[in-house]
Amino acid sequence: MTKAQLFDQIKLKRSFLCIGLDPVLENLPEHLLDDEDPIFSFNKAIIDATEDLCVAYKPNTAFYEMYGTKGWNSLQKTWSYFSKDLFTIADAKRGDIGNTSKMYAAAFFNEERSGMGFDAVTVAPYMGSDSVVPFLNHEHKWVILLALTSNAGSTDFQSLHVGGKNRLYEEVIARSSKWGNSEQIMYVVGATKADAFESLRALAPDSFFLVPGIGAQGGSLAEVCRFGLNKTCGLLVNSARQIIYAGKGTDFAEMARAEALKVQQEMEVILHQHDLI
Ligand SMILES: O=C(O)c1cc(=O)[nH]c(=O)n1[C@@H]1O[C@H](COP(=O)(O)O)[C@@H](O)[C@H]1O
Repeated sequence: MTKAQLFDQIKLKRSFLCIGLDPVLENLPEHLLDDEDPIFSFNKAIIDATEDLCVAYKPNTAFYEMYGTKGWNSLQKTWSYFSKDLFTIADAKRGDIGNTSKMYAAAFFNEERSGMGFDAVTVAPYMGSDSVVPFLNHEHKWVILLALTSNAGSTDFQSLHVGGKNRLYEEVIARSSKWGNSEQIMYVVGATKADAFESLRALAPDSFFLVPGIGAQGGSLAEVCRFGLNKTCGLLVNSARQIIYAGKGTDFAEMARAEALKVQQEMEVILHQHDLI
């Protein structure tokens, strides 16, 4: 999906919500556990109930890999179930020497090889340009580089000053913008780091930011949007647990919808206020 197509979807759905599909068997509604593939049944119900309210889904591969081949199969079925107008993100946080990154890129982008053709994959940038470039060699596919993550430990390395006046997360943006453009690279910026959005937006005025950390992690949508929005919206704001585990009974999908609707409605107001719709 191109940036223009993504912005069109945002305007159409009046939403820049990304729903995290991070299912754990222990947290699923009991009545699904006897299904042949409970994780896929759960994802399918969540997608059916919410796909008109969000523009993206982000399965985190850890939640599938932990179940071995069965989990990988659930992930593949989930990807196949996404309709083509959705922006799909494999949250795999990959990155290795170039030769190996090429294989990771094929695993998530090359439908013929792996059965999955996600639009984007999350990548850790710390092995440098040759670990990221292989992901950029796929037309209309995206790399989402970790810049400033939502967790407390992000201060251990990401906030350190490196060389001149830049912090490491600013340097990630400054350098990677030479490897590809804002049609290929997005950045992860945690919603819990609202103070950083002003300087990050100045560094990457045209880029999309993937923003996890509202909902269960406590970040504020309004705070993120204060400086985070740009002329093509520029934000995909992710929420997983708050939405997918809104209910545990047979009405779990309706409860998830109600929770997603609250976020979508808040987003619609914000998009209006910023003259984006
Ligand atoms: O790359 C990510 O998506 C990510 C980066 C980050 O800085 N913080 C973060 O929470 N995430 C992911 O975003 C999701 C957040 O889930 P909830 O906290 O349940 O909304 C999880 O899949 C995390 O792994």
